[in-house]
Amino acid sequence: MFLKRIELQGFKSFADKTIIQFENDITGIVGPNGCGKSNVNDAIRWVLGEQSVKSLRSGSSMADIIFSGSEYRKPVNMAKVTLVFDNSTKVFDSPFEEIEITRQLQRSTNEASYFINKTPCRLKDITDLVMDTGLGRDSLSIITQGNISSFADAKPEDRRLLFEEAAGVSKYKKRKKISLNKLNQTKENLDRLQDILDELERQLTPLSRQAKKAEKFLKLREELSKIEISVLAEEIESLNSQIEKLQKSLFENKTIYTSKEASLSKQDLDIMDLRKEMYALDKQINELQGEYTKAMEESYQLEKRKVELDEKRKYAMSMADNAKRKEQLKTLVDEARFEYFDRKARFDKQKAELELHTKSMNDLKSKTQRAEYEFRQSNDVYQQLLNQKQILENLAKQPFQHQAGVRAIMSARRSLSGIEGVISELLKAHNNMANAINAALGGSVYNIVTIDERSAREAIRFLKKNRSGRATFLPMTVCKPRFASNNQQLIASNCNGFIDWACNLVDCDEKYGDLRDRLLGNVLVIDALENANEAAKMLNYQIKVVTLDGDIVHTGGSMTGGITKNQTTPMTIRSQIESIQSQIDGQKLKVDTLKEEMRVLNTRLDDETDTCVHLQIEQAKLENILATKKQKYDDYAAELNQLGVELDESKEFVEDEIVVLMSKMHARIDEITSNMQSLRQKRFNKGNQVEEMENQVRLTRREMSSLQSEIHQDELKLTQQQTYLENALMRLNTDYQMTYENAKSQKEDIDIEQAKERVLFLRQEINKLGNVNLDAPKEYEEIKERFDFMTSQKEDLEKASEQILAAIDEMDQTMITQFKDMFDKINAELDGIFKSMFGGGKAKLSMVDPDDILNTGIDIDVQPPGKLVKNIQAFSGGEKALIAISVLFAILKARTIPLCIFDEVEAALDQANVERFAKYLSHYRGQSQFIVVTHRPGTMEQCDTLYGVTMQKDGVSKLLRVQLKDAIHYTDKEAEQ
Ligand SMILES: Nc1ncnc2c1ncn2[C@@H]1O[C@H](COP(=O)(O)OP(=O)(O)OP(=O)(O)O)[C@@H](O)[C@H]1O
Repeated sequence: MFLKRIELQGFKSFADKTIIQFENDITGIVGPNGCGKSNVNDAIRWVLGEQSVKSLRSGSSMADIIFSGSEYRKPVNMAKVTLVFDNSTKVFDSPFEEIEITRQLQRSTNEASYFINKTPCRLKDITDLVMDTGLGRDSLSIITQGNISSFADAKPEDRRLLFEEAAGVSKYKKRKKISLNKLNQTKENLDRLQDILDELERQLTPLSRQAKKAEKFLKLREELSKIEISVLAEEIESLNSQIEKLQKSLFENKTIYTSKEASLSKQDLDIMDLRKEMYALDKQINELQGEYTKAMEESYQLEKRKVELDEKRKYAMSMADNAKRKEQLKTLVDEARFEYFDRKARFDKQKAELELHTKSMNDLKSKTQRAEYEFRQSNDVYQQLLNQKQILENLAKQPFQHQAGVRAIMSARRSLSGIEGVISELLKAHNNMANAINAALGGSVYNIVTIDERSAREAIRFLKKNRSGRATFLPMTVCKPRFASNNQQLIASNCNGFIDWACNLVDCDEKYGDLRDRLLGNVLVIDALENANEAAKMLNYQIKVVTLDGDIVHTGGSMTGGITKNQTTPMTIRSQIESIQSQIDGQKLKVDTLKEEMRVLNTRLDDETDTCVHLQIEQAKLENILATKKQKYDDYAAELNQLGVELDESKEFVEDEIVVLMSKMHARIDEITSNMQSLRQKRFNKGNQVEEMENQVRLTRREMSSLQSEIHQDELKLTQQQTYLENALMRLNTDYQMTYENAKSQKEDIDIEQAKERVLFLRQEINKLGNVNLDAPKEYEEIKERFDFMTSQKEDLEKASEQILAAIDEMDQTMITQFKDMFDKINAELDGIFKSMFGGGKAKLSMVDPDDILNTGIDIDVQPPGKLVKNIQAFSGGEKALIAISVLFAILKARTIPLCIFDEVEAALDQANVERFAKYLSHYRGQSQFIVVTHRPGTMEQCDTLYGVTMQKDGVSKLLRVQLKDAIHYTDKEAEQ
């Protein structure tokens, strides 16, 4: 027998191990309803691979096929069914003579196990083994009452499945399905590959450009590094020597400055000493003045006494005789002459003195006038500067006159949080840099800095709410520094008129450093517009360049400048105020100096004028006295002449006491005057000396100031050079990982100027390249490799797809041929079998669409004897079952099926038809093995062996071999029930 044995344990109602042996062609399984007959059929289907719980008439999960227990029996944990086949006829494609297939399921783990000949295997191995043997879950070998009753009513397309099974095309169908799946998968893979290829191609084009750029960059950089090491070494050497020179010059200048400072304080001390001396002289002059007044008083008294004496003498002479008169007259003439010449000598002397002082006074007058003129001029300038400052200060009091929004925020800053201030106030431009910085900042000059975005939002809400205009806010949290690249910095520092990067030309609180560098880190300051254009060009117009005047060369090359360039912003105003203040300070010094000069000159002029006036008065007095003395002398001489006495002018002395006293007094006055004069001269000289020294002090101060600015310049230069040096050393370190000593030892003997030019050129070229992706060549290679690999894979897939298509074609052809052959064979058998079953009539199968054999549905045209009805739907249930059974028998004729299990297929037939059916079964003896589940005695009669299935109250099916009469008894009993 093909199926030799079934072993069941724990499967559905077969709780205990049950073995069913098959020894004959037709084995009947009988028993009352619900005893578990169909469970045998289910068990066979289960082992052959059934996966549908519904088809197995079980619960919701596969575990429901395990014996679930009854009132009297506990459930079991495992179901196991084994089918043992005889494979001597090689129904199965296996070298074994006997095939044992086992399926087992554990309740606890819901784990299924499969075995072929006790060897664990996969479910697929079992389905593959039984495929196209006629067995299998959807096969012809297991036919139920349901199959039979639904056959006639089935759609032609669903009916087709039975014929396919008979034709043995399932394996091709399955293979075709697999091939189609493969084809779909291949197509999907191809689509995916194509997507990837498209994506890779999209990446390849720019990457190839980037790779070329990177290669160019690397070439340039290699050349650059070769030259630049030498250039840097040279530069560092030169910077070191310049720094040394600057340090030396600074040291010398500072020494000179210190010595000048010392000499200045000495000069100040000397001036102080001279002033003290002048004061002492003034004191002495005053004392002499007192003495002079006293002497003059005494002289006046003497003159008075002399006049009285002379009157007395005149009277005595008029009373005396001629001889006496002559004698006395002679004495008087001598005295008068003495006095006259004495006064004349004094007068002449005084006159000369007066002339000298008048000249000096005139000199001083013109000096004073000149000083006054200079003072007025300087004072005018000073006042103008003060006025200008006043105007600027008024402007500074209204810094945001035209920026309503900024004004509103700054007025309300106390009630708002996180407002730091306006850029123009937070950044302070260095001296003379305000215009450049103002231009560099552009519109940002009025930006309001906030600590974060939230504060900016709050401020904007405030502006909206109060309708107070607009303002731009710069939250500090979003400000990231922005600097020019190393290349750009190097190129810029070599440009004519390079001042610095704008960020280095402002002061600010360190916390605004990022803000400053964000706004000014990549703006270049160049002295004038022409150089700015040149610099912008060298930097490939990638950098904004501004000039000291505030002209701008924007990135891209557009230019801004003209009469509105001196935009008055708080920054420029503040810088102008500072610049004016320094001018004011300088001018004030000048004005004060000129004022002091003027004061000194005026004092001296006053002194000199006093002296002149005094001398003039003295002259006038003396002139009168001289005239009187001359008159007196002439009168006495004439009188003496009348007396006939010759005038003797040789006598140079007189004996009169008063005259002598007077002469002495005059000599004393002269001496005092001369002393005074000499003291005045001394004082005058000291004054000149002070003036000279003050000039000298001014000169020294000027020298010191220029020295100071020279020192300042040198210090700036030194800082600059030191920065350059640091930069050069850093570049050596970061770009070439070298110390100066290394670089020096590697320095090549090249023309440094040419090398510098080359470095600059290379830097410019590198700069022109912009952002370079150094990984691009590698990335390009990788992606190219992937692209090529994918392309070859695509070609392979395309080939595979073609091969699958060819295989599908071949399978289709085979299926068409096999299906058609089988269809024809079945059709050929059907009519005869139909006639046997119905006792006449005719039946024929037809294809719904003969042009599409692969998919066509199958129709049945039948005509039972004596009936005209052709529509199969119109037949009775029994007729429909008999038609189906006829087709089934036709199939069994056309194709040998080693095992057929009929589960109550004849249930709907009447007694006569059951007998016809049962008898017809015998036609297949020796050809197929039948297991027939039945209630019908007619069928039982044809069975070689009968098994009875019983179920006691413990709900467990039991199996025993029964005799026909017992079996019929069963059915009788059942019929009675
Ligand atoms: N997992 C299970 N555990 C215990 N008993 C089960 C289980 N599954 C099904 N049964 C029992 O199997 C019986 C049904 O068996 P089956 O359908 O084979 O009967 P039958 O003999 O073919 O009946 P009929 O003649 O009416 O077609 C029922 O009594 C059912 O309770």
